[in-house]
Amino acid sequence: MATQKKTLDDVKNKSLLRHKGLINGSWVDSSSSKSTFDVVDPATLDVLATLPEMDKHDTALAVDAAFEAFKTFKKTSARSRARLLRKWSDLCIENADDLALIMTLENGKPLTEAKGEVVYGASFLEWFATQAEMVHGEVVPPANLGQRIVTFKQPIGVAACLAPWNFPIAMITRKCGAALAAGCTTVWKPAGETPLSAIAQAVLAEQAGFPKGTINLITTLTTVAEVGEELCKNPKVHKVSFTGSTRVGKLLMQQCASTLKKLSLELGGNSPFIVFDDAKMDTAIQACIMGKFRNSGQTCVTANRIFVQAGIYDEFAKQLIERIKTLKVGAGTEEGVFVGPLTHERAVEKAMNHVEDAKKHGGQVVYGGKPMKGMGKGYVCACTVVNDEEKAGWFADSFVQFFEPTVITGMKKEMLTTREETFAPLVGLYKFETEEEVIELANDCDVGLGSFVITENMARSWRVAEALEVGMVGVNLGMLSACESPFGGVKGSGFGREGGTQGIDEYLITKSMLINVAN
Ligand SMILES: NC(=O)c1ccc[n+]([C@@H]2O[C@H](COP(=O)([O-])OP(=O)(O)OC[C@H]3O[C@@H](n4cnc5c(N)ncnc54)[C@H](O)[C@@H]3O)[C@@H](O)[C@H]2O)c1
Ligand SMILES: O=CCCC(=O)O
Repeated sequence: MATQKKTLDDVKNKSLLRHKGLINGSWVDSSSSKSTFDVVDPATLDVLATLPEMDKHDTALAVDAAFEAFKTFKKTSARSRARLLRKWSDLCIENADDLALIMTLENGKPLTEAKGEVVYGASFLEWFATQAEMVHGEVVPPANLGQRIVTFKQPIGVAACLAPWNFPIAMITRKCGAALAAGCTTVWKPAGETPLSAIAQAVLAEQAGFPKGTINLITTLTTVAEVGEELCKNPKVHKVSFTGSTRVGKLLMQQCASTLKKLSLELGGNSPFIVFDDAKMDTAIQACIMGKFRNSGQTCVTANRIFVQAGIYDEFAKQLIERIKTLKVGAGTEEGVFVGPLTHERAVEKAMNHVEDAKKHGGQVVYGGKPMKGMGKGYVCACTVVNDEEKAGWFADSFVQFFEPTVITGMKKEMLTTREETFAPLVGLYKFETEEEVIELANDCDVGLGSFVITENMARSWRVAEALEVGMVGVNLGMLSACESPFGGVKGSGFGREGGTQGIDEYLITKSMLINVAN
């Protein structure tokens, strides 16, 4: 399969391509280390850029800058911050093609999808521009008539925003848009795999007029543990917001304990996708394709356990496979591609482990099941994670970061995929008989982020939505993304909500004032 090669040279607005960190309004290398790291295109393994590996000293400087900037930024009017956010949003839309290309090159997702994320990311800026002016306190009726009680809200302080590699723009704007709307100043820590999209966002935010020090950005890949620890332990930071794995979320929470920071954690999911016998088949298939294959299965709300009621199980499997056969797999820059590469080579190994484990427990791989044969011919195989002979067999003649869209039937409770998200384009089909049974199966899980219910029975959709132990339920659709809808989870998926009217509250404190009116 030929790859239509695009590079960062195709980005028209070259000002978006700063290969440095941002501290106090200056684009800088590390002040204490000469180390660098490469940002790599997962479709070709080409090096896209080399960035400074910043460390805890740089992080402390970024925090100092944000801390100083907070002293004046917190006094700005909500309307002036709203204007800055709107300007930033407009610049994102003006630069949408360039931003999408940068994202596709570093993350792998298809260009059309990347453009969709640019628009989705910009929507958070517009949304929080509106929300900035809606922040208000209340007048509380006092029990003691000699007093009057009012509350008002204030920005919490410096916010550290740690964003993942799967949504390199939207997770930045969802966090930082809310923080800046509230009047907080920010230190951004994008994932080391996809820092270029965040850097481009910081450039546009500067152009929109955000004052120096309000936005600082640390570039890090292998120093991420010390950078994360500094952000969590530095007493000048008052809020940490993280999207990523549950493993890292738990670590950050421990590190934040010493300074008792306010925390938002949007962590791993294991979304149940439940198709009832009464579902419209077209709706179910379309929702499953979006819920599973968006970003090659690498979204925190990816449909991970596909429960199908017995009456339509076989027909659903048949039609789903027919549809999956039409999905083009390839480099995200190639015309018509729907499924891009996985962002990490370690993601392929995880997917392969899930396939092997399902087979061992009696699952039938009815479509796909391996890294793509013949993909990326001419490119060096990146298969360094594979070090035993059996596994090496999986990757023979393959380009490891592309995984075949895969369907496995006969999924069972004891399989690995039941307990942890695969984060790859793998559909595992579980058969169920009754509503009660599927609710129990869906809730038998230590995380609870997204979920999907496909049914034409409105009463059932309410019953099931109320019974599921999750933060979000999609009914007859396969996506949960809307800036005006609160996003977040329960159980091991973390806490706090992003977007919605709740999103800005995560960056505010409520202060109460009690006034003596008796004399
Ligand atoms: N909720 C999400 O959107 C999301 C995003 C990425 C990964 N995941 C889940 O995690 C699994 C593994 O992905 P991974 O290999 O990237 O996960 P990981 O646990 O290695 O890293 C996750 C994120 O945390 C950051 N990180 C790592 N160590 C850190 C530290 N000590 N301090 C601060 N930040 C740190 C990384 O930069 C990355 O962005 C995936 O398969 C998926 O299940 C979820
Ligand atoms: O993966 C996390 C975010 C996904 C989304 O906002 O749709």
